[in-house]
Amino acid sequence: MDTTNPINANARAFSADLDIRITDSSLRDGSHHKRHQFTREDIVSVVGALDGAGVPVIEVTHGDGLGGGSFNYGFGRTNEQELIKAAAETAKNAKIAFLSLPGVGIKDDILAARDNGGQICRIATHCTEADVSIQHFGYAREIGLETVGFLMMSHTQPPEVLAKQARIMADAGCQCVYIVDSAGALVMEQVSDRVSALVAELSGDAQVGFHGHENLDVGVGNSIMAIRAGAQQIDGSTRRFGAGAGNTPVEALVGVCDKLGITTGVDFFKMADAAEDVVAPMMPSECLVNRDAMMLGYAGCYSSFLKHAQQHARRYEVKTADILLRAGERGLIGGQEDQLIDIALELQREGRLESA
Ligand SMILES: C[C@H](O)CC(=O)C(=O)O
Ligand SMILES: [Mn+2]
Repeated sequence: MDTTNPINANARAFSADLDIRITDSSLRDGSHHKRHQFTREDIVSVVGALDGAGVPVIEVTHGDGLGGGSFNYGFGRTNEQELIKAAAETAKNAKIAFLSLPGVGIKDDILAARDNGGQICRIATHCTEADVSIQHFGYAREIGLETVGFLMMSHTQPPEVLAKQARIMADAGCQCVYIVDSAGALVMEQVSDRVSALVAELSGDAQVGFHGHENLDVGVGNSIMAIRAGAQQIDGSTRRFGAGAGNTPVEALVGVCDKLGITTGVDFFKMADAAEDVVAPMMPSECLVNRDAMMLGYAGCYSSFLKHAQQHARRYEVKTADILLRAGERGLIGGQEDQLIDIALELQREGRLESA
């Protein structure tokens, strides 16, 4: 990256030779799209391809993090610790990351993930609840893990509020705090303003990252805005394999970074092959910017609500888009999946039916 260019002025090098570090979340965020049905074989083939393309970090967990398999979120097909172990055994160079939500994943899950080869512990909280992550960061660092913090649903708060929350995470031992656009609701300067606020607040105490969703089709553009504002870690998913319309497509992001002179260490051509030949065939369907997914972004609704809303819409014969819009209006956040059923019943009572 040309740091003499004013547009990159805030950027700091991630390491001696790379400008940013990419984390591929296909095997964690993609779990939502696959209704948590990953097999060991899926993990081995995807990790093999991504590791071969030079992706430095690959995240593997139930979509809702360690311990996410439940009636509320949906049960996983394969024990997630087995998936983490398979990933760690397959990767030659990539580090394996795992996600944990305080109150869902517990200490023992984090320890087991480390013992199974996980090296990066990502702790996710709603963006006003960073205080619930303090013990988790302390514990993760104590047992030798690298740490990342997720401020989920970051579109709901202004930059200064997010910066204070990021400070709580950094002081607790978090080494990189992410602006997480869980709803794919942020566009352009809304991303860079938030990233800049965190960069200013953390000023070297921790890095800043960005996790985008494609619901409004601007994942790559938003990620570049984040990088130009100083983000050093960027998430994406191969072939967008993630919740809602999916995540920032890693293969396209790498291509755009190549053209902008932003070094990622990832091979664009190998990523294009991995996306086409390995990841696409194992996806239940392509992640599309369709009506339902756009509602998520437009209404600011949590992307992982999509599959739940589709299921309830079928059952109660109402429209998925109506459920998502109302969930966005109500400001529902992760963990409140059960309220989508209430909304579906409410729409049914109001006669707002699919057929109407
Ligand atoms: C648990 C969520 O799926 C985390 C995430 O990827 C997001 O909020 O976005
Ligand atoms: Mn996500």
